[in-house]
Amino acid sequence: MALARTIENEAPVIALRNLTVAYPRYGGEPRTALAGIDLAIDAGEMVGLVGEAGAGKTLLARTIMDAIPGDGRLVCGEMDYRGAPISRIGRDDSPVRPGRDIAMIVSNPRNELNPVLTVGTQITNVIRHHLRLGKAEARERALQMLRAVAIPDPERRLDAWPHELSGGMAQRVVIAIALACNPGLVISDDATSALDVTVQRQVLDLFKALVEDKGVAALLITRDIAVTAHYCDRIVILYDGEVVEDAPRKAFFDRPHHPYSVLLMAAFAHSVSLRRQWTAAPLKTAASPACRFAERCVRRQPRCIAEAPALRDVAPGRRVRCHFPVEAVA
Ligand SMILES: Nc1ncnc2c1ncn2[C@@H]1O[C@H](COP(=O)(O)OP(=O)(O)OP(=O)(O)O)[C@@H](O)[C@H]1O
Repeated sequence: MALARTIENEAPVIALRNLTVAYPRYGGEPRTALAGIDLAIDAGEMVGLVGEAGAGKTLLARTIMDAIPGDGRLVCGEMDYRGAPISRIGRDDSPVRPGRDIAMIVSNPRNELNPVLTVGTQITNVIRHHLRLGKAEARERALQMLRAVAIPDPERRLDAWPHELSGGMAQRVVIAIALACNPGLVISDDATSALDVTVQRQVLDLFKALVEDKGVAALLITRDIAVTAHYCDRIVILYDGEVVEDAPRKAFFDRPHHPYSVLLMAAFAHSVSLRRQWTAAPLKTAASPACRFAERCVRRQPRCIAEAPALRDVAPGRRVRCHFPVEAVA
């Protein structure tokens, strides 16, 4: 459990505190797209970040990488890498480099690979740039990485071109590049969603094994809660830019506490009746409710309209942002 382990011994690989990002709005107040995100991930821990489209998953990943898209602005927040505060990663004075210490894998591997460079050149370029190795050493390391991601005939693949690879193979190469410099944190942003189910499973199995083997902290971003049920140690649910629940996997799937988590589980279980039971009638009020989920919440009460709930501890290693968390789902 991330928080408990952190207190007992070493610092988490990454710790975010109160990370808040806003976008300007024409003629109005800026829109807070990420609101006070607190999140810590330990070495060897895989955290699943789940939320619907527009919840802020990619924005969170890009904020960690110091690459906020568009005219978004980091309003406040702090970030520690292995216990040391870092203002922004990737700046000249920062000891933390994107691509070396924090790597990201995205869903379209072919877009990540340069079509006019061989696989070997692309991996060795990254290794030589970040680890300052010589040509022969870098090539040897590239070969090791292709072996690690279980690419058949790795010597030959070093000289292959990206267009010669299948989607699954290309994703393995991208994972090899991401892990080549021993990063502390790897973020997978919906990285396997474009692959067919069997290949997706193989790539996720491999990713999980590498995370455990190398003791890397991993953030697995997905809209598919089923994926996190198989692969993640902890589940974090994001709704409209806020963490609404953060729980160890088993505790979460045994009993989700936030009403939105229950809705996600209903979708996961393909349960029409559960879904209907947890879908709210429209809220008849002109004012925006203080709780961001209140409009869709079947459990809302006047307090939810008046007072924003804080993310609070409800059990060791378990937090929920709700005035009236769910005790048990019928
Ligand atoms: N370039 C941008 N310009 C303006 N607003 C943006 C921009 N990028 C993100 N946002 C804001 O951040 C919110 C979250 O977007 P984000 O892409 O992180 O969602 P997501 O959870 O990753 O969704 P998806 O699963 O569809 O990728 C958006 O609803 C939008 O308000």
